[in-house]
Amino acid sequence: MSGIALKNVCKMYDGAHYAVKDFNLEIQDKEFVIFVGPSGCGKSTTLRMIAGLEEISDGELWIDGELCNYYEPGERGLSMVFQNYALYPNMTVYGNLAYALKIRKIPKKEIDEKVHKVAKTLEIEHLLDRRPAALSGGQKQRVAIGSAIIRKPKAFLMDEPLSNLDAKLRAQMRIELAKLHKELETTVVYVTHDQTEAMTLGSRIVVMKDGVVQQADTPQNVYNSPSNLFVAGFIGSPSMNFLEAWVSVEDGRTVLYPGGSELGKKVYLDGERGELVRQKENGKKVILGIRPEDIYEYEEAVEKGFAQNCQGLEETVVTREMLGAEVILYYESQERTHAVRLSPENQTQTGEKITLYFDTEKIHVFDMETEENLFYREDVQA
Ligand SMILES: Nc1ncnc2c1ncn2[C@@H]1O[C@H](COP(=O)(O)OP(=O)(O)OP(=O)(O)O)[C@@H](O)[C@H]1O
Repeated sequence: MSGIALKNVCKMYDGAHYAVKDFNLEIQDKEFVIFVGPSGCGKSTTLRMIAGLEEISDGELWIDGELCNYYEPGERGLSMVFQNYALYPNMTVYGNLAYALKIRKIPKKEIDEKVHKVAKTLEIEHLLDRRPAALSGGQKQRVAIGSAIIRKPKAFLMDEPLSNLDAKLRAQMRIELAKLHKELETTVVYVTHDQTEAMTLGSRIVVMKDGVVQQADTPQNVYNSPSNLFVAGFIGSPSMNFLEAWVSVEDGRTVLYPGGSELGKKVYLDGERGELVRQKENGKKVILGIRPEDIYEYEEAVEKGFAQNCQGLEETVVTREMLGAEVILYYESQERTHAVRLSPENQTQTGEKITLYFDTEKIHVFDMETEENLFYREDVQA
């Protein structure tokens, strides 16, 4: 059992500036938890507080049921993998892998068996005699991961371990890390600013902004039911489209007018969602959010049965991105760039007009002041 719990953990620098504020999280045994957020949001600081490399200003850190705030890093039973690999340059790969075991005075034969086993798992057996300088970035990273694995820690802490690799290798290592996590069945706490990495690797992701946790949930729930405007915009690529819209009620139905009623474009919200928006926002301006894959052309909107809930918005395509399996069209609206993800058969070219329909069941509505998602429910299971 290797659970880690953070209770109201804070980090303050210079007695005034909170780098992390009231961080609460219970990490279960064998979970793969990812801290994600923009630069400076406090993810590394939180990880370093867990590792014991940074003092905790306030709050409690529990590892395996023990209060660990004042434990030295070495007493916490955790292994950290850094972005810059942190290998000993004068030792061979074998020496790097064996180092932690040598210090523990483990018999040579046992060390040898363990080094070979880890090297085999990571497919670096043929590199055991080389020094780090003679390795590629990906190989160095494998050695760094290997030297963490060999210690059999209670949990791995990883700070942007793939960020020095090129895109292709990063994608490959991502798959391998996921496999490794399954094989080793250990808890992993992982920091990244890359939302794709977070979505594909994490069993749970913790989205942070300005030192504060915005949402902690499965990748799917964070994607389908973001708690607020920040999370909605941060997770997803291309990101969710946002439009200011006015709320009114007509003939008993809740209507959103993107860009104001003078444009005359209506989007109807029915059922519970319509009721909620009407209760909280009638007569007010809100932010309407819609993901690029939830926007369609007329025929498909008819086929899917929501064409009558939404009037088509005529837009001019400013960029066309053909990605093979899909085509992304970009258009400008309300001084922002918006994206729509369509099938690759779509032939609309840059400069041409296209009329778009929103899947009204997939619309998110955010309060203008609090930026909270009106439809967010913590218990939603996608
Ligand atoms: N030693 C320090 N003294 C003062 N402020 C610090 C110190 N270390 C970090 N900070 C501040 O704390 C905040 C959080 O930093 P942190 O490194 O945790 O962010 P991060 O989310 O990991 O960012 P990045 O992705 O850029 O590494 C930032 O505003 C940073 O400037």
